[in-house]
Amino acid sequence: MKPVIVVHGGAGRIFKDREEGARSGVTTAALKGYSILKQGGSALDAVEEAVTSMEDDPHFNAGCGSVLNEKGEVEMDAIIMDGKNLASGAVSAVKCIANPIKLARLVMEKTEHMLLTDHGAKLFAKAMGVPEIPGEKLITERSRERWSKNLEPDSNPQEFKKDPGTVGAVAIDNEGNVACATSTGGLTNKLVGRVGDSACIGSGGYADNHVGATSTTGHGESMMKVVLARLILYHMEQGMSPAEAADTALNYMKTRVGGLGGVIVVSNSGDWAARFSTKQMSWATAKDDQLQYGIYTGEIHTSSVCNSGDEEKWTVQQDKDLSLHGAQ
Ligand SMILES: COC(=O)C[C@H](N)C(=O)O
Repeated sequence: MKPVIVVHGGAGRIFKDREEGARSGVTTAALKGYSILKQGGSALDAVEEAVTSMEDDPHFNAGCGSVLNEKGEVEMDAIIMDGKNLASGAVSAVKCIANPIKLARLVMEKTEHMLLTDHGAKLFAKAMGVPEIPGEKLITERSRERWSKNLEPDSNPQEFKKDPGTVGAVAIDNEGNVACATSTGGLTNKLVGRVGDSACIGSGGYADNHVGATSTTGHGESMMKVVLARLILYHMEQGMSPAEAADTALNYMKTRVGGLGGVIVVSNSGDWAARFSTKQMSWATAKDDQLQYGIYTGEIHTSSVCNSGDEEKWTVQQDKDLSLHGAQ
């Protein structure tokens, strides 16, 4: 099986000042994951690496750069899932750690449980030797400014036009295993203790080798109502392509509960899709030694990528830019 990775950096409105950062953040993350896959690494390692890269990037609402809750604090949700055996791990409302996706993976691999929250997640992180960092380290000037301006929570599904920037990744490795990972700071000015879709199996992500994998982004409460990630895989089980399944599920969420969002999908045969009902979603994919990425509907840039020889790192081959715009 040829390896494929697809990543997203959040659906919604991407403000001009974040466009460039979002583009380079998703392409960097996709290439980091792709390097792992090309070296024979697992889909699980690839999605964890891609999401970690975006958690560390202050342009996204995950890890450093997370939005703030009503009290001005960062509380993060994350999930990871292995399509081989349907194992998954998640954390919700976690504070003061750099990479919630790594803690989610530890929940999956080191406990009998699937989701740890708040205080319990903190105790578990400590037991696992995950370093606690000052909450301030996760807060950017931008998130502080948005919090102070925006006293109403971003909670109206119809008004889901803000600039949220949740991150996610899906991949298939050369053994045909699929995986997904999603991580977020949630919604600006959310209530303390609010848990969104990104920690919930079937809503924020799902992976099953029998079908494929998906990671979602958008208005969390709407996505939980329709169990968006699993709904997409259900449509694929019924014979739809990843793009048809994604569009059908997003359209259902819009008409049934008025919610907007975006999704990335990879099927167990390596077909992929990045679709959204919001105005924008930053996404990138690497497959067949080509990198594709975009932000607006119908925008696709294509570049070839090559192995730079430096620790098997995959980078864009500047002299072979195959850039194009076209319908997705
Ligand atoms: C783009 O924004 C998001 O994806 C937010 C996330 N789904 C949540 O509701 O927590």
